[in-house]
Amino acid sequence: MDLTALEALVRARRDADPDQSYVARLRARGIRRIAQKVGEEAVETAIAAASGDRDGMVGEVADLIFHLAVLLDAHDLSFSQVMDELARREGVSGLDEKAARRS
Ligand SMILES: N=c1c2ncn([C@@H]3O[C@H](COP(=O)(O)OP(=O)(O)OP(=O)(O)O)[C@@H](O)[C@H]3O)c2ncn1[C@@H]1O[C@H](COP(=O)(O)O)[C@@H](O)[C@H]1O
Repeated sequence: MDLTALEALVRARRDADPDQSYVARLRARGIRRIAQKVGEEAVETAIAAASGDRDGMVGEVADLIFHLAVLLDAHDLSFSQVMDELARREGVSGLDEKAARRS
């Protein structure tokens, strides 16, 4: 599974019956609920990382990426836009970028 396939999967399920589909149910509950789930999965990822739970991290990061896909889809955004933003940043040190923000 790559990010493009994940996006297609989410798009295919978003208008399904909420009784039959987690994606459709989450979508029906609205942006705030989707955003809350992203926050929860991010915290669960951080907890797994902080406790050195490498296997747990794989599952939590999967949950996080899945919920990010639902969140992006709900805003008509795509992972390719995120990747374009990362490409734009390529070659600029994070430390230099941070310093430029201060000046
Ligand atoms: N990759 C996923 C995926 N990852 C996580 N989840 C669901 O995300 C939910 C949230 O996980 P939590 O640990 O927070 O569980 P929870 O406390 O029961 O959740 P809430 O009650 O708080 O919503 C669980 O129900 C997981 O099953 C996923 N649900 C679906 N997919 C993919 O989406 C496809 C379509 O799914 P449906 O829309 O359900 O058909 C599936 O075939 C999968 O490929």
